[in-house]
Amino acid sequence: MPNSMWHQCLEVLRDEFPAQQFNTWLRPLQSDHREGQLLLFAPNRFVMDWVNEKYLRRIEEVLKDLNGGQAPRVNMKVGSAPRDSESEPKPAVAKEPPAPVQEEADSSVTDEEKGVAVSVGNHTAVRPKTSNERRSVQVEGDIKHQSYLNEGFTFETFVEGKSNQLARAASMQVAENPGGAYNPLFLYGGVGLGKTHLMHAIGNEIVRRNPGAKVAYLRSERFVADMVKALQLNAINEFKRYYRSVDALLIDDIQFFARKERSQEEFFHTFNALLEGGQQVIVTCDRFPKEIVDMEERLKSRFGWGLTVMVEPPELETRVAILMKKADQANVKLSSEAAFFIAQKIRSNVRELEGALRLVIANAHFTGSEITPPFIRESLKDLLALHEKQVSIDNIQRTVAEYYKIKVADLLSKRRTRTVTRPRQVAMALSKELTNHSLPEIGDAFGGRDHTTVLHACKKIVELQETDPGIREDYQNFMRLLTT
Ligand SMILES: Nc1ncnc2c1ncn2[C@@H]1O[C@H](COP(=O)(O)OP(=O)(O)OP(=O)(O)O)[C@@H](O)[C@H]1O
Repeated sequence: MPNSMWHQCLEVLRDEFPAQQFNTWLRPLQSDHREGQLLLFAPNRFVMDWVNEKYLRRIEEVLKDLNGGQAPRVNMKVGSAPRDSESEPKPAVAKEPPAPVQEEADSSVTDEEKGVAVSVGNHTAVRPKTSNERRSVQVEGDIKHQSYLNEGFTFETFVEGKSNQLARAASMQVAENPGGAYNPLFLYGGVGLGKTHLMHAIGNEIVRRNPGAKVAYLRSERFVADMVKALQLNAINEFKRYYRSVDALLIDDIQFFARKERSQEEFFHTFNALLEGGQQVIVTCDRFPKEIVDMEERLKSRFGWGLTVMVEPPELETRVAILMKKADQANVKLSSEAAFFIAQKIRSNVRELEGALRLVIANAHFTGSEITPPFIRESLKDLLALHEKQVSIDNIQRTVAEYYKIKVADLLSKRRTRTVTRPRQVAMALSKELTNHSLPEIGDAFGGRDHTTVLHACKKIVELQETDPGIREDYQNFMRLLTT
């Protein structure tokens, strides 16, 4: 059984499982086939245990089918496939053998500079500082100033739902065991879905468990700005030393590193030094590592060394739970009817949901009114009007997925089961009817499909509306949901 069979097996599994599951658990596996045995390599123990428990039986069945009915021997191991394995094409989140980066990373730090002792948490100096030390304090002081965690973003204030369960579980594991098996932790997903919240929750939990821990949180633009400043001040070694001295480095919205070659280079070395030192790295991004444009391949590949988890848009029940929690935190009584009403109207992301709630609460305080659905409708009039005018493909996908109780990722995936293809066609037809996007743009937004597929979907849905009352009703419901 050649290794290529593993890639055929992956293709089958890709169609069977939602993209999030496939990307998180199956895609990172590497294969090596020797002496009638297929060895699968997982990047870490978490992935290995999970695959063993949830997917191995299915993997064996698919391989048996592909192998003419003969059951192969499959074993799993943590690590990477040997260099000489025929494992082609390379998986998206392959684990490369560690490069000798430590030496390279530290080569520019001279002995004299290594000897400069500046504690970030405690700036007391007992003798006049040298110019080097003054620079250190300035650079590190600036960095520390930017690194505070938001104390309100904790696990307690984070509402768990189907859409974020895995991300929350992985974050909790990392908080309990920083620098352990899931390093780096890469959280990705659309805007305003709670990635930053989870990242701070990990940082806060690390500090709660170990008050002496040094946790640095910053947005990636800040890392770039600090680095530029350090270069201008001729203090790049202090910059390096600071970032390599933390117990956990939390970098938010890594996609802004795109095209910043020098920052990517610097971050790459920092990243390696931290991983080798057993310090935790957590990164958030708006997309899967492989899909980040203008980012060095070696950096993208390294992001996949630990654990990559997606945060999905919350479904209706979670949106209601979030609203109830936020109202509770603001000491405001919100009926479940009112929460439900807002959650049905605002589907885009949690940030918008929070904004809408704030507006309703402020209006209620101001007018002394009770928060009822008619009052909410009036309070959110402008916001809802704006939403109604801006029907986006994104919005259509969320609405359709929610309606048919499938995931947005399913609509974008290659799965061809009936439960997914029909909703996908409906969503494509609605995108054509309600937005100004072209057929190729719509195809792109549905997992990179060809424009002819979109055209076919539009025709099919027109046809079905004539012959299938169920589809006609669904379609009318969508038109109402999306435009009123
Ligand atoms: N599950 C949740 N429970 C409670 N609050 C949440 C949840 N998800 C998101 N939020 C809240 O929504 C707001 C936006 O979340 P956050 O800033 O973490 O999003 P993000 O995914 O990092 O977005 P961006 O990519 O734009 O940075 C925050 O105020 C956060 O507290």
